[in-house]
Amino acid sequence: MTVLKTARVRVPASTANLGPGFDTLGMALSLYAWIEMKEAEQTAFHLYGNEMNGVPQDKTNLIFKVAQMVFREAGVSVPELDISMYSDIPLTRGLGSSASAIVGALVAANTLIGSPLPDSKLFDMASAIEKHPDNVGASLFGGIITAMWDGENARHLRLEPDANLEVMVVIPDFQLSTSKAREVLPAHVSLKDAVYNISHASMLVAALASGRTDLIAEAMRDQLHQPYRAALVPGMTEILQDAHHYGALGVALSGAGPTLLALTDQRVNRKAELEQYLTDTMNKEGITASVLKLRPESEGVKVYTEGNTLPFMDMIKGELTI
Ligand SMILES: Nc1ncnc2c1ncn2[C@@H]1O[C@H](COP(=O)(O)OP(=O)(O)O)[C@@H](O)[C@H]1O
Ligand SMILES: N[C@@H](CCOP(=O)(O)O)C(=O)O
Repeated sequence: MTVLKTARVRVPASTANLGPGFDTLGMALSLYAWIEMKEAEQTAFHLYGNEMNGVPQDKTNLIFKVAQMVFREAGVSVPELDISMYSDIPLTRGLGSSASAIVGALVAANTLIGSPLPDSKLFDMASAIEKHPDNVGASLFGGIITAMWDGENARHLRLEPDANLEVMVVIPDFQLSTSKAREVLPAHVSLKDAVYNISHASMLVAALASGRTDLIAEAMRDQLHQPYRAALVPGMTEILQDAHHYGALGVALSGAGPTLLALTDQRVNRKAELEQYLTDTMNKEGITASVLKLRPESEGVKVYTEGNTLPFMDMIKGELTI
């Protein structure tokens, strides 16, 4: 199998669950990480940007480990890699940094060896590594995805986000790992809560698919995970309850948190009011937080053609969104 000289990819951040679609719904966001991967004589890492602080620079790095899984699956040996990465996706905040690293590594490694593995296989592998298919599906396929995963095979359907849909996220200045935010969830839920979530998640998908933005606020409500996670995120209960009074179409914990996500309509000019409300509510709880105004990203992970010979960081500088 031919190994290409260089593989470069851009991978979007994602928000998982969208409220009631726990481990099921995901949406790609206009916030990105870039990865370059080359075969090398000795493994080396070049990590750029504040979001890469503390990320391991040896073979324990997630990108390196995931790339080796691709090579093993394809029956190829590429033991040493030169990996560059720049990311604007905050780590451990509920914006899918681990999913974007996994998807970026899978696609870059697969590209490097001539793309022997189909996207469906990469999605199965990504879901098995991340342990839920929602973020990885969104980063891989873009748009809004609804996903199923049986522990082995992952399936998805993709919805094109409404052209008027925008996203505002409020990112608290503390980290909350997904594993910690899963530990607080109960092992069993009542039939009443299960029915509540099935009805709301189904309504949300139908509302997003048919442009019924008037139904989003109610349909984004959840009983499966947000009530348990609220204690971990000061200000969350109030924001989930009241953000729609300040111009949000709907609001949810982004993934496992601590970021909160509000969907907005670009035709409604209340963004300054919503931003103020979100930061004020966090500040009132003693939490410093920053707001990003994003869009749903329609395109999933993007592979650059090999002919792109600009130095890695020069290529990225032309594309930065924040
Ligand atoms: N580019 C990366 N390289 C290596 N590890 C990463 C990278 N991005 C994320 N990770 C790992 O993923 C962890 C965050 O995952 P998680 O707790 O699921 O939060 P989230 O995915 O919401 O940001 C980080 O602490 C780090 O261990
Ligand atoms: N469905 C998962 C999503 C975790 O997303 P992350 O962006 O916080 O990693 C969950 O809710 O645990």
